[in-house]
Amino acid sequence: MTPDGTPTPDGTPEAPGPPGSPSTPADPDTPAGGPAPASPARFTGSARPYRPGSDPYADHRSAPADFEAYADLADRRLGAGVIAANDEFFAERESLLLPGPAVFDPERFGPKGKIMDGWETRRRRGAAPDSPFPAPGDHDWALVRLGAPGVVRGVVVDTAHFRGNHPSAVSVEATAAPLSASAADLLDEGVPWTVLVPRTEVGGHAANAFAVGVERRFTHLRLRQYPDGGVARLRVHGEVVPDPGWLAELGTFDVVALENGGAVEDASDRFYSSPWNTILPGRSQRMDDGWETRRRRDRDGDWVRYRLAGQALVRAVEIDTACLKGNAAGFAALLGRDEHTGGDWFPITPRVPLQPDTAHRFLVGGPPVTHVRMEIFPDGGISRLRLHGSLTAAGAARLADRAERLA
Ligand SMILES: NC(=O)NC(NC(N)=O)C(=O)[O-]
Repeated sequence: MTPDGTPTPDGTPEAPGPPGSPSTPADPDTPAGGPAPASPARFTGSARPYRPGSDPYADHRSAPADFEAYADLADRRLGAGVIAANDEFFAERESLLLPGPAVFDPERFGPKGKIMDGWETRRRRGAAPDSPFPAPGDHDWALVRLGAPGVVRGVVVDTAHFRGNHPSAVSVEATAAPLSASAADLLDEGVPWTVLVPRTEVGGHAANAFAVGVERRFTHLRLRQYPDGGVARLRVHGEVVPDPGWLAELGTFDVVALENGGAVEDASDRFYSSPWNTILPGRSQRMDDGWETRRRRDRDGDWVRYRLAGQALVRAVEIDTACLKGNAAGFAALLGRDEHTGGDWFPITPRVPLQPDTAHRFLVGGPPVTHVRMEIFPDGGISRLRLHGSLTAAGAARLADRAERLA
């Protein structure tokens, strides 16, 4: 049985020990220090073979984890990439970071075998007829560059559709390097790697979630799978910790942009798409690349509350409804608040009408803010919010302190 009481599909017994505990004492076997976060549900065992004609996701095992409220630092749209892997015989490493769930087409075979949506290595073998099995430490690895440096709060290793060919265990380590580091740089013996997820048994066809309690800023991850197999998707949730020196040189920048340390704290509605999309880089290219709420049938409105990169003076605002045509928000207003003065919300822009598929620019003034609330009426979509401004001296100092503490 799994911790939530559901049976493992093939009856494989659960790994011994409490949820989230390392199941195999092997290298890397020691998580770095830090407060122990709540362990999400664990899945082990291989999942049943795919039943022809059935919905391939019908028996996919997953459970929501608290840390999924943080942005995905391994989002391709933020600039993340899988820069190397030791083997990708059956399926290429890049698929690990594709958006959306992995797809499975039971009829698709290629010259190398079953076409799988994920990263899949060949089967490992022992060295000789009398030792045909992989050695205990044998594994495959992939190196991932995060889209922005940050503190990792949790990792999801989703083995969707890998049934019988999933790894028996995984581990995740992290390091801090220049974002432009090459694979060779990262593979150097001298690179210090910190264990985020110790080698832990995982299930096939399951979103294996691991909370991480390491209070450090990282730029790259190493995912290992033991001894071999396939992983469909890797998600790395966490908080962006920008380079304070870089932001100081920029002077004026988008103080709500995810890459600069802005964040979504809460939103009224996430029905069609995530409010985090509004602070991603670049202009939105598709409707689902923005934030879209369901149709309201009451007399209220929708909203997103943002935490800025730091205390800042906002001077130029852009509210973009790109790719939202029949469903753009009708009107929008921005309010601000400074948590350091404990003040109430005050208007940054009045409620203004919006056009579909259009960028709207406003010059604004007012006192420093740490938080902004975007209100839309009555419902609909906003693709991007840009808040161009500059950190106050106190905001810049706090940011520099934080980066130093997390180094
Ligand atoms: N049926 C399979 O998926 N077999 C093999 N994998 C692929 N992709 O063909 C394997 O080794 O697991």
